[in-house]
Amino acid sequence: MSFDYDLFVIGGGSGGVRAARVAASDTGAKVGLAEESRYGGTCVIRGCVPKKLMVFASTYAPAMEQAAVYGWDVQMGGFNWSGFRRNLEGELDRLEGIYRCLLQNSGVETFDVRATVGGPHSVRLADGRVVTAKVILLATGGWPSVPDVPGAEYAITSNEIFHLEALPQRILIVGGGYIACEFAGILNGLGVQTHLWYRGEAVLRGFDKEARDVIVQGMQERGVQMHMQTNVARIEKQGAGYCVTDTKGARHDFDVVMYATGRTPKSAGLGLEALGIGLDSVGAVQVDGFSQTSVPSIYAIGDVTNRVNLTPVAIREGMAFVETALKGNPTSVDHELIPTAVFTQPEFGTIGLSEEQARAQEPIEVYATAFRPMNISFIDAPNKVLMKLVVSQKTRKILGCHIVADGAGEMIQLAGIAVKMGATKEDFDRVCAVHPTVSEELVTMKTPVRSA
Ligand SMILES: Cc1cc2nc3c(=O)[nH]c(=O)nc-3n(C[C@H](O)[C@H](O)[C@H](O)COP(=O)(O)OP(=O)(O)OC[C@H]3O[C@@H](n4cnc5c(N)ncnc54)[C@H](O)[C@@H]3O)c2cc1C
Ligand SMILES: NC(=O)c1ccc[n+]([C@@H]2O[C@H](COP(=O)([O-])OP(=O)(O)OC[C@H]3O[C@@H](n4cnc5c(N)ncnc54)[C@H](O)[C@@H]3O)[C@@H](O)[C@H]2O)c1
Repeated sequence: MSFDYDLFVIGGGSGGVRAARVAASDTGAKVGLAEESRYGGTCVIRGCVPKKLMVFASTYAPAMEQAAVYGWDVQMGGFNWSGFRRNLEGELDRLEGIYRCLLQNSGVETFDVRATVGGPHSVRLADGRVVTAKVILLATGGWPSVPDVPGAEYAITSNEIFHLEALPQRILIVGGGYIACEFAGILNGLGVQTHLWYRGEAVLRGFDKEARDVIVQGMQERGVQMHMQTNVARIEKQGAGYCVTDTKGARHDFDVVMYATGRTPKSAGLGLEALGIGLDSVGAVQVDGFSQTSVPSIYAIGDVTNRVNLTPVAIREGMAFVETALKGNPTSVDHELIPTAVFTQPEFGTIGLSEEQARAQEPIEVYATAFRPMNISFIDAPNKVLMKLVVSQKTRKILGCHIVADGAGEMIQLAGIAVKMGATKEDFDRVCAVHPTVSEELVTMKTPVRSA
């Protein structure tokens, strides 16, 4: 049987673009790709990249205050949101252009339309065309989910935050995960009065508790107003802003309400149910260890499978898919010991088990130190640092490494190599310190602070 394409990819984000261009350039496969919005997907257009640029923008005010203590004559002006937004949009246009070029140069044929699955080998394009492919890859990502509370339609999500006409004076951010905590730091740093409401007891659930405590303290000291065990009961329009009633009945005024309450896999309406492809209760496409669905010619990668929703993971799943489905070399993705950073202020880098998870698994030793780093030692600035290693008593392996510090994302990328290689505490100890640095603590902590 002959097909129009060897591979057709639905979704031009992190996973889809990588899979399409590696398949076309490495295997010579004829590849088509449909993207309904902008190339680069969530990460480039409305996620990692614009978010990180906003993190950078938001850290200049404290840096300038500190510069004055270091002897600089600093004139602090205001923040020009529209100027920043213009530059941000220019950068995203540039990056989208690069993504388009990468696809074009690898010989991938692109279609700027929505696509759905018509059958095991057929794809329907929104302009009415139907194409056939030997293999179909679903890489449609995820979408913000907003709880069904009265007035939720007035709230924005991370999709809209980059496009605000003006910065609000007061913002409410609802949620306690990556996005809520990152944007609380960003908006607070840009001078917005920032309130974070979280329904549970402490934000960043699932991460190491000691690290979460240091992060929360740092966020509060910087000015974020954190309200725990608080949720939204109702949002009402009030003049140019909103009146939000909380679950305890109190009413509060905000200019903008932003929901950061998780993301849902974008699988609805793709035509998967008709083919018997399994979706879980939140709509995640069910796949095996090789990203193959129950229909052998259809695979799925990235956030639409809701495994580990991070860009580098979607990319790795895309490359493993090409090995498996186009090179005849079945390759699964290792989802264990993935380092990650939460770009909160203070920043968090982490890999492996939290102390709480490790304790439940086996006897451990904990090495931890919290201190004020040298760069602010003579400045009245909030920036406590935490360096923490969770060690197996039996194997001496590092089970978890947790860093709260400026540059923690960069540090955990490097420490993560050692942890992934199975380094022991004694391997860390054998490495000579780099002095004076914050990260030297990782190789100089001699005595456990506790055992369990
Ligand atoms: C605010 C925010 C910040 C983030 N920050 C980070 C970070 O710092 N680090 C990190 O690792 N991860 C981060 N992430 C997560 C990361 O962006 C995602 O894990 C990653 O983009 C997933 O890639 P993907 O290929 O699965 O999907 P996506 O990148 O979402 O791409 C899916 C693409 O498919 C298109 N599409 C959907 N349906 C169709 C259809 N039917 N037809 C045609 N096209 C379709 C969409 O338009 C989209 O372009 C962040 C996410 C958000 C929201
Ligand atoms: N730095 C990074 O790598 C980075 C940054 C942003 C996003 N991401 C990825 O994107 C994913 C989505 O981020 P997110 O922050 O939206 O999701 P999340 O799952 O990390 O957090 C969702 C939060 O919303 C809360 N919540 C859920 N339903 C609620 C409801 N009905 N009412 C009130 N609160 C509710 C949850 O308790 C949780 O605190 C992350 O899990 C992560 O994989 C990664």
